[in-house]
This record gives sequence, C-alpha cells and structure tokens, in this order.
Amino acid sequence: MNEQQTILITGAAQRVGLYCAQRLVADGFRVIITCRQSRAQWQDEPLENIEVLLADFSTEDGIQQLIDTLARRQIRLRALIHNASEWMNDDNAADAFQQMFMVHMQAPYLLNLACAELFDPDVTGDIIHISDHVAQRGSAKHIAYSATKAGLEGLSRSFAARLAPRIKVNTIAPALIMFNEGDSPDYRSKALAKSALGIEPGPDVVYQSIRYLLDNPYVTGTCLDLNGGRNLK
Ligand SMILES: NC(=O)C1=CN([C@@H]2O[C@H](COP(=O)(O)OP(=O)(O)OC[C@H]3O[C@@H](n4cnc5c(N)ncnc54)[C@H](OP(=O)(O)O)[C@@H]3O)[C@@H](O)[C@H]2O)C=CC1
Ligand SMILES: Nc1nc2c(c(=O)[nH]1)N=C([C@H](O)[C@@H](O)CO)CN2
Repeated sequence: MNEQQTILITGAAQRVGLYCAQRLVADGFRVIITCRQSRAQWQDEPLENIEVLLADFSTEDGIQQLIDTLARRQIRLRALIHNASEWMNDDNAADAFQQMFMVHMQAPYLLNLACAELFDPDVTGDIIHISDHVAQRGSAKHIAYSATKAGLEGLSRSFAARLAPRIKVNTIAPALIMFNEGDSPDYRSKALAKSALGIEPGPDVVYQSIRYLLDNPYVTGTCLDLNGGRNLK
C-alpha cells in the first residue's frame, strides 16, 4: 500500500466495528469511525490512530452532515463499511421501524449515492454492508430489523450494478457474532444451539470477511454468509 488509504466504518465505537477498525489500523489503513456520542473513557484512553466523526443517522440532516464533512475535507475513501445498526424488537413498532429504516437503509443509501466524490478515483474501492442472516429468513421476534436488513441487502445489489467497475459493493450477513453483556446463560445456550457449529466466534470472523472482500478484485454484488451453519438447522 503506497500512501495511507482511508477506510470509513460507521457505528464503530464499540464491539464488532471497533474491533475491525483497530485491526485495519494495524494493517496500515487510515481509519475513520462514526458514532453518535464520544465515549467518556476516551478522555483517559483515546482511540489510537482512529479518527472519530460524530454522526447520527436518525435524521436526513444527520446523514447529510456526515456527507458534507467528508466532502468539505476532501476525504478520499478506499472503503466504506456500513456497520451502524440498531437491533430492536417490534414492541415500539412504528418508531422501531423508522429508526432501523434510517440507520440500515437511508444512511447507506444516501452515503452510497454521494460516494462518487467520496472515493479515491485512482484505486478500486469497496463498499461493504453488514447485514444479518435473518434478512433472508425473517425473524418472528425482530420483524422490522429483519426487513430493514433485507432492504440493506437489496441496496447492496443495486449499488454493485451502479458503481462497477470503480467500486465493488458487497454484503456480509452474520448470524451470532458476539453476545451482549446482558444476555442470560439461557439465552446464550439457546442462541448457540441455533447453528451447526454452535460457537460465539467473536468479531475476528467479520474482520476476516472484510479483508477477503477488500483483497479480492473479482467479488461484487455478493452476500457472504457468515453464520456457522445456522441455515443447516
Ligand atoms: N453482534 C452480533 O452477534 C451480530 C451483529 N450483526 C451486525 O453486525 C454489526 C455490528 O454488530 P454490533 O457490534 O453487535 O453492533 P452494536 O449494536 O454493538 O453497535 C452498532 C453501532 O451502531 C451505531 N448506531 C446505531 N444507531 C445509530 C444511528 N441512528 N446513527 C448512527 N449510529 C448508530 C451505534 O453507535 P453509537 O456509538 O452512536 O451508539 C452502535 O455503536 C451490526 O450491523 C449488526 O446488525 C449481525 C448479526 C449478529
Ligand atoms: N446492531 C446489532 N445487531 C445485532 C446484534 C447486536 O448486538 N447489535 N446482535 C445480534 C444477535 O447476536 C443475534 O444474532 C443472536 O442473538 C443480531 N444483530
């Protein structure tokens, strides 16, 4: 890699996104992440070699502000990874659907439409959408989540057609990657039993999938199933 190439990861101040950001920094990329609020711990332990941009995708203005910032600073991206996501059930139905539509679909859509001027014209770029295994199978307990992730996968296919050959566009569709702190032992055992491999793999498997897509010049318009054989049970 000649001069440092820039990768933007949305919603990457924690968990999977932050892990992948840190690995990509270690690989030599310049990494920018977005989040809605800075973390208090960053006062004492700032994120090393990761630039943080505040961005809230719950409104169109919030999305546009990020686009305007990137354009104003003439940031030229090697890759854009749409990781930001809300995992909400359907209890607050209309609000949940609206919020997840904004973060899973509206933000990637508007950012991707703007990417003609956001990507480095001298290198083949990558856009990677992080979806979910349930986008294709549905989820009785997360209807709006599943539907908006399915919409994200549709966006990915359309942008793959629109942006080729300059930018490759793909999806990674994980099943369980990492539990949340509050997940009970009973929940965890039931979740692990849903896949053939029965493990909580951790975020490295998402990083490996991102590296595969970044490094492979002949993959676009696809969806990588990263699900431990969840489709087999
Ligand atoms: N964890 C898992 O097992 C699985 C994860 N996935 C997918 O992988 C990705 C990463 O998962 P994980 O790390 O667990 O995700 P988290 O839920 O821990 O983090 C997602 C991030 O998205 C950001 N975000 C949420 N809403 C908005 C918004 N309106 N505007 C801007 N940012 C927002 C949050 O940023 P903020 O810091 O501002 O709060 C949050 O840090 C997600 O797309 C998820 O759907 C798929 C299957 C399984
Ligand atoms: N934005 C998020 N999406 C998802 C999460 C999460 O923590 N944040 N977690 C899951 C679960 O791991 C599920 O796959 C199994 O319990 C799904 N999506």
